[in-house]
Amino acid sequence: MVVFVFPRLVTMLPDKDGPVAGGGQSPPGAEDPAVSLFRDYLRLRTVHPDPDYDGALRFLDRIAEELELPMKKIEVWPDRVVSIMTWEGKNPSLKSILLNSHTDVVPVFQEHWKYDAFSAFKDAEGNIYARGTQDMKCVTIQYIQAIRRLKAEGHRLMRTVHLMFVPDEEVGGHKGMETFVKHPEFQKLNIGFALDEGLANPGEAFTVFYGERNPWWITVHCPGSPGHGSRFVENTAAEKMRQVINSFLNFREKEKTRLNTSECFTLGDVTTVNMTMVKGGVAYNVIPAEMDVSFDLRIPPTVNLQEFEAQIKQWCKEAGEDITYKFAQKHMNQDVTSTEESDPWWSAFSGACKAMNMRLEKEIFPAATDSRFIRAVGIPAIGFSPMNRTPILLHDHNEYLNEQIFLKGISVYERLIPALASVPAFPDEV
Ligand SMILES: CSCC[C@H](NC(C)=O)C(=O)O
Ligand SMILES: [Zn+2]
Ligand SMILES: [Zn+2]
Repeated sequence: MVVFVFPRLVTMLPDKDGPVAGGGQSPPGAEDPAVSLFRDYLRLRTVHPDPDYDGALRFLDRIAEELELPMKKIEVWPDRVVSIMTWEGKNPSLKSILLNSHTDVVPVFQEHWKYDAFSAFKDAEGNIYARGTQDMKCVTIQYIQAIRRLKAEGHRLMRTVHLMFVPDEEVGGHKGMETFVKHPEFQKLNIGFALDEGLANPGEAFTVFYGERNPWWITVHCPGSPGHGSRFVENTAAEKMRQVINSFLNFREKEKTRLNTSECFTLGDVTTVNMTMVKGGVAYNVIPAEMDVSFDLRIPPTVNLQEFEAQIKQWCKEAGEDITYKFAQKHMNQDVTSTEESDPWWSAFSGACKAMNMRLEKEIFPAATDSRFIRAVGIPAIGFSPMNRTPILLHDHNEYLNEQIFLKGISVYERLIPALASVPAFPDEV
Protein backbone atom coordinates (compact mmCIF):
# COMPACT_ATOMS: atom_id res chain seq x y z
CA MET A 1 0.00 0.00 0.00
CA VAL A 2 1.22 3.49 -0.81
CA VAL A 3 1.05 5.89 2.11
CA PHE A 4 0.03 9.40 1.17
CA VAL A 5 2.89 11.62 2.29
CA PHE A 6 2.58 14.64 0.04
CA PRO A 7 4.05 17.64 1.88
CA ARG A 8 1.32 20.01 3.06
CA LEU A 9 3.43 23.02 3.90
CA VAL A 10 1.92 25.36 1.31
CA THR A 11 -1.63 24.27 2.01
CA MET A 12 -1.37 24.94 5.71
CA LEU A 13 -0.49 28.56 5.24
CA PRO A 14 -3.45 30.97 5.39
CA ASP A 15 -4.70 32.04 1.97
CA LYS A 16 -3.33 35.32 0.74
CA ASP A 17 -6.68 36.90 -0.04
CA GLY A 18 -8.90 35.17 2.44
CA PRO A 19 -9.33 35.72 6.12
CA VAL A 20 -7.17 33.50 8.28
CA ALA A 21 -10.13 32.43 10.39
CA GLY A 22 -13.89 32.53 9.91
CA GLY A 23 -13.69 32.64 6.11
CA GLY A 24 -14.65 29.06 5.49
CA GLN A 25 -11.10 27.73 5.76
CA SER A 26 -10.93 24.25 7.19
CA PRO A 27 -8.72 24.10 10.26
CA PRO A 28 -5.26 22.87 9.26
CA GLY A 29 -5.27 19.13 8.83
CA ALA A 30 -9.05 18.83 8.41
CA GLU A 31 -9.09 19.23 4.67
CA ASP A 32 -9.22 16.12 2.52
CA PRO A 33 -5.66 15.50 1.28
CA ALA A 34 -6.97 15.24 -2.28
CA VAL A 35 -8.35 18.78 -2.02
CA SER A 36 -5.06 20.01 -0.58
CA LEU A 37 -3.17 18.41 -3.45
CA PHE A 38 -5.57 20.00 -5.95
CA ARG A 39 -5.06 23.42 -4.37
CA ASP A 40 -1.28 22.99 -4.41
CA TYR A 41 -1.43 22.17 -8.11
CA LEU A 42 -3.64 25.21 -8.77
CA ARG A 43 -1.00 27.43 -7.18
CA LEU A 44 1.55 26.50 -9.84
CA ARG A 45 1.60 29.27 -12.41
CA THR A 46 1.38 27.21 -15.56
CA VAL A 47 -0.24 30.20 -17.19
CA HIS A 48 0.40 31.52 -20.69
CA PRO A 49 2.33 33.25 -22.10
CA ASP A 50 5.13 31.83 -19.93
CA PRO A 51 3.85 28.72 -18.17
CA ASP A 52 5.92 27.25 -15.33
CA TYR A 53 6.15 23.84 -16.97
CA ASP A 54 9.22 22.92 -14.91
CA GLY A 55 7.20 23.44 -11.73
CA ALA A 56 4.45 21.18 -13.08
CA LEU A 57 6.95 18.49 -14.06
CA ARG A 58 8.53 18.53 -10.59
CA PHE A 59 5.08 18.30 -9.01
CA LEU A 60 4.07 15.36 -11.20
CA ASP A 61 7.42 13.62 -10.70
CA ARG A 62 6.86 13.72 -6.96
CA ILE A 63 3.44 12.15 -7.38
CA ALA A 64 4.83 9.40 -9.60
CA GLU A 65 7.31 8.60 -6.83
CA GLU A 66 4.54 8.45 -4.25
CA LEU A 67 2.46 6.20 -6.47
CA GLU A 68 5.54 4.13 -7.32
CA LEU A 69 4.76 4.45 -11.00
CA PRO A 70 7.32 4.99 -13.74
CA MET A 71 7.28 8.36 -15.43
CA LYS A 72 8.48 8.82 -18.99
CA LYS A 73 9.29 12.23 -20.43
CA ILE A 74 9.44 13.13 -24.09
CA GLU A 75 10.57 16.57 -25.21
CA VAL A 76 8.33 16.99 -28.25
CA TRP A 77 9.59 20.53 -28.88
CA PRO A 78 12.29 22.59 -27.17
CA ASP A 79 11.05 23.23 -23.61
CA ARG A 80 7.83 21.37 -24.31
CA VAL A 81 7.76 18.04 -22.49
CA VAL A 82 5.01 15.43 -22.49
CA SER A 83 5.16 13.22 -19.40
CA ILE A 84 3.51 9.85 -19.03
CA MET A 85 2.90 7.94 -15.81
CA THR A 86 2.15 4.30 -16.44
CA TRP A 87 0.28 1.75 -14.36
CA GLU A 88 0.96 -1.49 -16.12
CA GLY A 89 -1.94 -3.90 -16.45
CA LYS A 90 -2.01 -7.65 -15.88
CA ASN A 91 -2.07 -8.07 -19.64
CA PRO A 92 0.20 -5.35 -21.02
CA SER A 93 -0.06 -6.63 -24.57
CA LEU A 94 -3.68 -5.45 -24.72
CA LYS A 95 -4.51 -1.94 -25.88
CA SER A 96 -4.15 0.59 -23.10
CA ILE A 97 -6.35 3.31 -21.60
CA LEU A 98 -5.18 6.91 -21.88
CA LEU A 99 -6.13 9.44 -19.22
CA ASN A 100 -5.08 12.72 -20.78
CA SER A 101 -4.84 16.18 -19.25
CA HIS A 102 -3.08 19.39 -20.17
CA THR A 103 -0.94 21.25 -17.65
CA ASP A 104 -1.27 24.79 -19.02
CA VAL A 105 -3.97 27.33 -18.23
CA VAL A 106 -5.19 30.49 -19.92
CA PRO A 107 -4.30 33.98 -18.63
CA VAL A 108 -6.46 35.89 -16.16
CA PHE A 109 -7.68 39.46 -15.84
CA GLN A 110 -6.87 39.66 -12.14
CA GLU A 111 -8.83 42.89 -11.63
CA HIS A 112 -12.05 40.98 -12.38
CA TRP A 113 -11.37 38.22 -9.86
CA LYS A 114 -12.65 38.12 -6.29
CA TYR A 115 -9.46 36.41 -5.13
CA ASP A 116 -5.93 35.93 -6.38
CA ALA A 117 -6.39 33.56 -9.33
CA PHE A 118 -3.41 31.49 -8.22
CA SER A 119 -4.10 31.36 -4.48
CA ALA A 120 -6.74 28.59 -4.68
CA PHE A 121 -8.83 30.37 -2.08
CA LYS A 122 -11.64 28.25 -0.65
CA ASP A 123 -14.76 30.08 0.52
CA ALA A 124 -17.34 29.17 3.18
CA GLU A 125 -19.27 26.97 0.71
CA GLY A 126 -16.14 25.03 -0.20
CA ASN A 127 -15.84 26.71 -3.60
CA ILE A 128 -12.20 26.77 -4.67
CA TYR A 129 -11.30 29.75 -6.85
CA ALA A 130 -8.37 29.54 -9.24
CA ARG A 131 -7.49 29.48 -12.91
CA GLY A 132 -7.60 25.83 -13.92
CA THR A 133 -10.10 24.63 -11.31
CA GLN A 134 -12.37 23.51 -14.18
CA ASP A 135 -9.93 23.60 -17.09
CA MET A 136 -8.48 21.15 -16.29
CA LYS A 137 -6.34 20.77 -13.19
CA CYS A 138 -9.32 19.18 -11.43
CA VAL A 139 -9.28 16.26 -13.84
CA THR A 140 -5.52 15.76 -13.52
CA ILE A 141 -5.75 15.41 -9.74
CA GLN A 142 -8.92 13.32 -9.95
CA TYR A 143 -7.16 10.81 -12.23
CA ILE A 144 -4.19 10.71 -9.85
CA GLN A 145 -6.29 10.28 -6.72
CA ALA A 146 -8.43 7.57 -8.31
CA ILE A 147 -5.30 5.62 -9.26
CA ARG A 148 -3.88 6.21 -5.78
CA ARG A 149 -7.03 4.73 -4.20
CA LEU A 150 -7.23 1.79 -6.58
CA LYS A 151 -3.59 0.93 -5.93
CA ALA A 152 -4.02 1.33 -2.18
CA GLU A 153 -6.99 -1.06 -2.29
CA GLY A 154 -4.74 -3.62 -3.95
CA HIS A 155 -6.34 -3.59 -7.40
CA ARG A 156 -4.42 -4.58 -10.45
CA LEU A 157 -6.26 -3.85 -13.69
CA MET A 158 -6.23 -5.96 -16.82
CA ARG A 159 -5.29 -3.23 -19.30
CA THR A 160 -2.44 -0.77 -18.82
CA VAL A 161 -3.44 2.77 -17.86
CA HIS A 162 -1.36 5.78 -18.96
CA LEU A 163 -1.75 9.19 -17.36
CA MET A 164 -0.48 11.73 -19.88
CA PHE A 165 0.32 15.35 -19.02
CA VAL A 166 0.70 17.60 -22.04
CA PRO A 167 1.78 21.21 -22.54
CA ASP A 168 0.32 23.92 -24.77
CA GLU A 169 -3.23 22.71 -25.27
CA GLU A 170 -4.45 26.23 -24.64
CA VAL A 171 -2.42 27.63 -27.52
CA GLY A 172 -3.52 25.11 -30.11
CA GLY A 173 -1.54 21.99 -29.14
CA HIS A 174 0.99 22.28 -31.94
CA LYS A 175 3.99 21.96 -29.60
CA GLY A 176 2.10 19.41 -27.54
CA MET A 177 -0.40 16.76 -28.53
CA GLU A 178 -0.50 17.54 -32.25
CA THR A 179 3.20 16.74 -32.54
CA PHE A 180 3.23 13.96 -29.96
CA VAL A 181 0.56 11.81 -31.67
CA LYS A 182 2.99 11.41 -34.58
CA HIS A 183 5.91 10.45 -32.30
CA PRO A 184 7.06 6.79 -32.13
CA GLU A 185 6.75 6.96 -28.32
CA PHE A 186 3.04 7.67 -28.76
CA GLN A 187 2.59 4.60 -30.98
CA LYS A 188 4.40 2.52 -28.37
CA LEU A 189 1.71 3.34 -25.81
CA ASN A 190 -0.68 1.17 -27.87
CA ILE A 191 -3.72 3.20 -26.81
CA GLY A 192 -7.18 1.71 -27.38
CA PHE A 193 -9.34 4.38 -25.76
CA ALA A 194 -8.79 7.86 -24.35
CA LEU A 195 -10.42 10.16 -21.85
CA ASP A 196 -9.78 13.90 -22.07
CA GLU A 197 -11.42 17.09 -20.87
CA GLY A 198 -15.09 18.03 -21.12
CA LEU A 199 -17.18 20.82 -19.64
CA ALA A 200 -19.11 21.39 -16.44
CA ASN A 201 -22.89 20.92 -16.46
CA PRO A 202 -24.99 23.36 -14.40
CA GLY A 203 -27.73 20.74 -13.90
CA GLU A 204 -27.84 17.24 -12.46
CA ALA A 205 -26.54 15.52 -15.59
CA PHE A 206 -22.95 15.10 -16.73
CA THR A 207 -21.97 16.11 -20.26
CA VAL A 208 -19.88 13.79 -22.39
CA PHE A 209 -18.36 14.84 -25.68
CA TYR A 210 -17.98 12.30 -28.46
CA GLY A 211 -16.69 14.71 -31.10
CA GLU A 212 -15.67 18.28 -31.68
CA ARG A 213 -16.39 21.04 -34.12
CA ASN A 214 -13.54 21.72 -36.51
CA PRO A 215 -11.76 25.00 -35.83
CA TRP A 216 -10.98 27.05 -38.93
CA TRP A 217 -9.20 30.34 -38.40
CA ILE A 218 -9.21 32.33 -41.60
CA THR A 219 -7.83 35.70 -42.69
CA VAL A 220 -9.32 37.24 -45.81
CA HIS A 221 -7.02 39.64 -47.62
CA CYS A 222 -8.73 42.45 -49.53
CA PRO A 223 -6.51 44.50 -51.86
CA GLY A 224 -7.91 47.68 -53.39
CA SER A 225 -7.16 50.98 -55.10
CA PRO A 226 -5.46 53.51 -52.84
CA GLY A 227 -5.99 57.27 -53.01
CA HIS A 228 -6.89 60.47 -51.24
CA GLY A 229 -9.40 60.17 -48.39
CA SER A 230 -11.47 63.03 -49.84
CA ARG A 231 -12.42 61.25 -53.10
CA PHE A 232 -14.79 58.55 -54.40
CA VAL A 233 -12.08 56.08 -55.35
CA GLU A 234 -13.46 52.97 -57.10
CA ASN A 235 -12.67 49.42 -56.06
CA THR A 236 -11.43 50.14 -52.53
CA ALA A 237 -10.22 47.50 -50.05
CA ALA A 238 -12.85 48.62 -47.56
CA GLU A 239 -15.76 48.06 -49.99
CA LYS A 240 -14.55 44.54 -50.64
CA MET A 241 -14.02 43.88 -46.99
CA ARG A 242 -17.56 45.07 -46.23
CA GLN A 243 -18.97 42.50 -48.65
CA VAL A 244 -16.84 39.76 -47.17
CA ILE A 245 -17.94 40.69 -43.67
CA ASN A 246 -21.58 40.79 -44.75
CA SER A 247 -21.40 37.30 -46.27
CA PHE A 248 -19.77 35.78 -43.19
CA LEU A 249 -22.01 37.58 -40.72
CA ASN A 250 -25.23 36.89 -42.66
CA PHE A 251 -24.35 33.23 -42.46
CA ARG A 252 -23.70 33.72 -38.74
CA GLU A 253 -27.25 35.07 -38.30
CA LYS A 254 -28.73 32.05 -40.09
CA GLU A 255 -26.83 29.62 -37.90
CA LYS A 256 -27.80 31.51 -34.77
CA THR A 257 -31.46 31.28 -35.76
CA ARG A 258 -31.08 27.57 -36.48
CA LEU A 259 -29.68 27.03 -32.99
CA ASN A 260 -32.33 29.15 -31.28
CA THR A 261 -35.28 27.62 -33.10
CA SER A 262 -34.39 23.99 -32.60
CA GLU A 263 -35.11 22.37 -29.25
CA CYS A 264 -32.62 19.58 -29.73
CA PHE A 265 -29.61 21.56 -30.96
CA THR A 266 -26.69 22.54 -28.77
CA LEU A 267 -23.88 24.89 -29.76
CA GLY A 268 -21.85 21.96 -31.09
CA ASP A 269 -24.53 21.25 -33.74
CA VAL A 270 -24.30 24.54 -35.65
CA THR A 271 -21.50 26.55 -37.26
CA THR A 272 -20.38 29.63 -35.39
CA VAL A 273 -18.71 32.54 -37.15
CA ASN A 274 -17.05 35.36 -35.29
CA MET A 275 -15.14 38.25 -36.74
CA THR A 276 -12.18 38.51 -34.40
CA MET A 277 -9.56 40.76 -36.02
CA VAL A 278 -9.35 43.62 -38.52
CA LYS A 279 -6.14 45.05 -39.93
CA GLY A 280 -5.35 47.86 -42.32
CA GLY A 281 -4.89 51.55 -42.91
CA VAL A 282 -2.13 54.05 -42.15
CA ALA A 283 -3.78 57.47 -41.84
CA TYR A 284 -7.25 59.08 -41.75
CA ASN A 285 -6.87 60.63 -45.17
CA VAL A 286 -5.16 57.79 -47.04
CA ILE A 287 -7.34 55.08 -48.61
CA PRO A 288 -5.35 51.90 -47.93
CA ALA A 289 -4.20 49.49 -50.62
CA GLU A 290 -5.15 46.47 -48.51
CA MET A 291 -7.25 45.39 -45.56
CA ASP A 292 -7.43 42.09 -43.71
CA VAL A 293 -10.29 40.59 -41.77
CA SER A 294 -10.11 37.44 -39.67
CA PHE A 295 -12.79 35.02 -38.54
CA ASP A 296 -12.98 32.19 -36.03
CA LEU A 297 -15.21 29.47 -37.53
CA ARG A 298 -16.29 26.32 -35.70
CA ILE A 299 -17.82 23.68 -37.95
CA PRO A 300 -19.80 20.63 -36.77
CA PRO A 301 -18.59 17.19 -37.92
CA THR A 302 -21.78 16.75 -40.00
CA VAL A 303 -20.90 19.60 -42.40
CA ASN A 304 -19.23 18.78 -45.72
CA LEU A 305 -15.96 20.68 -45.41
CA GLN A 306 -15.21 20.76 -49.14
CA GLU A 307 -18.61 22.33 -49.84
CA PHE A 308 -18.12 24.75 -46.97
CA GLU A 309 -14.80 25.93 -48.33
CA ALA A 310 -16.35 26.30 -51.80
CA GLN A 311 -18.92 28.60 -50.17
CA ILE A 312 -16.15 30.72 -48.63
CA LYS A 313 -14.43 30.90 -52.01
CA GLN A 314 -17.68 32.06 -53.58
CA TRP A 315 -18.19 34.78 -50.94
CA CYS A 316 -14.69 36.08 -51.63
CA LYS A 317 -15.21 35.99 -55.39
CA GLU A 318 -18.50 37.91 -55.12
CA ALA A 319 -16.83 40.58 -52.96
CA GLY A 320 -14.44 41.74 -55.69
CA GLU A 321 -11.24 41.11 -57.57
CA ASP A 322 -8.04 39.58 -56.19
CA ILE A 323 -9.38 38.70 -52.78
CA THR A 324 -7.42 35.85 -51.23
CA TYR A 325 -7.63 33.98 -47.95
CA LYS A 326 -5.38 31.86 -45.81
CA PHE A 327 -5.87 29.63 -42.82
CA ALA A 328 -4.08 29.80 -39.49
CA GLN A 329 -6.03 26.71 -38.33
CA LYS A 330 -7.80 24.29 -40.61
CA HIS A 331 -8.60 21.06 -38.86
CA MET A 332 -10.03 18.61 -41.39
CA ASN A 333 -10.56 15.37 -39.49
CA GLN A 334 -14.22 14.81 -38.64
CA ASP A 335 -14.03 11.49 -36.81
CA VAL A 336 -16.43 11.06 -33.93
CA THR A 337 -16.28 8.42 -31.21
CA SER A 338 -18.95 5.76 -31.20
CA THR A 339 -21.61 6.03 -28.51
CA GLU A 340 -23.48 2.95 -29.73
CA GLU A 341 -24.33 0.54 -26.91
CA SER A 342 -22.69 -2.17 -29.02
CA ASP A 343 -19.35 -0.37 -28.79
CA PRO A 344 -17.33 -2.06 -26.01
CA TRP A 345 -15.57 1.13 -24.88
CA TRP A 346 -18.76 3.18 -24.79
CA SER A 347 -20.65 0.36 -23.17
CA ALA A 348 -18.01 0.17 -20.39
CA PHE A 349 -18.03 3.96 -19.95
CA SER A 350 -21.81 4.42 -19.96
CA GLY A 351 -22.38 1.23 -17.94
CA ALA A 352 -20.12 2.47 -15.13
CA CYS A 353 -21.89 5.85 -15.16
CA LYS A 354 -25.28 4.16 -15.07
CA ALA A 355 -24.20 2.06 -12.11
CA MET A 356 -23.44 5.33 -10.30
CA ASN A 357 -26.87 6.76 -11.25
CA MET A 358 -25.27 9.43 -13.41
CA ARG A 359 -27.35 10.81 -16.26
CA LEU A 360 -25.24 11.54 -19.34
CA GLU A 361 -25.89 14.16 -22.00
CA LYS A 362 -24.03 13.43 -25.22
CA GLU A 363 -22.79 16.44 -27.16
CA ILE A 364 -20.32 17.72 -29.71
CA PHE A 365 -17.67 19.85 -27.98
CA PRO A 366 -18.17 23.42 -29.18
CA ALA A 367 -14.48 24.41 -29.00
CA ALA A 368 -11.29 22.44 -29.61
CA THR A 369 -9.34 20.17 -27.26
CA ASP A 370 -6.46 17.75 -27.69
CA SER A 371 -9.07 15.03 -28.31
CA ARG A 372 -9.17 16.14 -31.93
CA PHE A 373 -5.58 15.00 -32.44
CA ILE A 374 -6.24 11.71 -30.64
CA ARG A 375 -9.33 10.98 -32.76
CA ALA A 376 -7.44 12.00 -35.90
CA VAL A 377 -5.00 9.10 -35.39
CA GLY A 378 -7.92 6.70 -35.11
CA ILE A 379 -8.23 6.40 -31.33
CA PRO A 380 -11.71 6.77 -29.79
CA ALA A 381 -11.80 9.58 -27.25
CA ILE A 382 -14.44 10.90 -24.90
CA GLY A 383 -14.29 14.42 -23.45
CA PHE A 384 -15.47 14.22 -19.88
CA SER A 385 -14.88 16.35 -16.79
CA PRO A 386 -17.06 15.04 -13.95
CA MET A 387 -18.57 18.33 -12.80
CA ASN A 388 -22.34 18.56 -12.49
CA ARG A 389 -24.21 21.28 -10.56
CA THR A 390 -21.47 23.65 -11.73
CA PRO A 391 -21.64 26.70 -14.02
CA ILE A 392 -19.36 26.55 -17.06
CA LEU A 393 -16.51 28.90 -16.15
CA LEU A 394 -13.58 27.74 -18.23
CA HIS A 395 -11.50 30.73 -19.41
CA ASP A 396 -13.84 33.00 -17.40
CA HIS A 397 -13.22 35.32 -14.45
CA ASN A 398 -13.66 33.70 -11.02
CA GLU A 399 -13.36 30.15 -12.31
CA TYR A 400 -14.16 27.85 -9.40
CA LEU A 401 -15.08 24.32 -8.46
CA ASN A 402 -16.73 23.13 -5.29
CA GLU A 403 -14.61 20.73 -3.25
CA GLN A 404 -17.47 18.24 -2.85
CA ILE A 405 -18.01 18.09 -6.62
CA PHE A 406 -14.26 17.68 -7.03
CA LEU A 407 -14.18 14.81 -4.51
CA LYS A 408 -17.17 13.10 -6.11
CA GLY A 409 -15.26 13.16 -9.41
CA ILE A 410 -12.52 11.05 -7.86
CA SER A 411 -15.08 8.37 -6.97
CA VAL A 412 -16.43 8.57 -10.52
CA TYR A 413 -12.99 7.81 -11.97
CA GLU A 414 -12.45 5.12 -9.35
CA ARG A 415 -15.33 3.23 -11.01
CA LEU A 416 -14.73 4.33 -14.58
CA ILE A 417 -11.05 3.46 -14.89
CA PRO A 418 -11.42 -0.22 -13.84
CA ALA A 419 -14.47 -0.55 -16.09
CA LEU A 420 -12.49 0.68 -19.11
CA ALA A 421 -9.41 -1.33 -18.20
CA SER A 422 -11.59 -4.45 -18.00
CA VAL A 423 -13.01 -4.25 -21.52
CA PRO A 424 -12.46 -7.80 -22.78
CA ALA A 425 -9.77 -8.43 -25.34
CA PHE A 426 -10.87 -7.80 -28.93
CA PRO A 427 -10.41 -10.61 -31.45
CA ASP A 428 -7.39 -8.81 -32.96
CA GLU A 429 -5.76 -8.41 -29.55
CA VAL A 430 -5.23 -12.07 -28.74
C1 LIG B 1 -8.03 25.77 -32.02
S1 LIG B 1 -6.78 25.64 -30.89
C2 LIG B 1 -7.37 26.50 -29.50
C3 LIG B 1 -7.99 25.66 -28.49
C4 LIG B 1 -9.07 26.32 -27.69
N1 LIG B 1 -9.63 25.34 -26.80
C5 LIG B 1 -10.47 25.64 -25.81
C6 LIG B 1 -11.03 24.51 -25.02
O1 LIG B 1 -10.75 26.79 -25.53
C7 LIG B 1 -10.16 26.83 -28.62
O2 LIG B 1 -11.12 26.09 -28.94
O3 LIG B 1 -10.08 27.98 -29.06
ZN1 LIG C 1 -8.71 22.62 -21.31
ZN1 LIG D 1 -9.06 25.83 -22.00
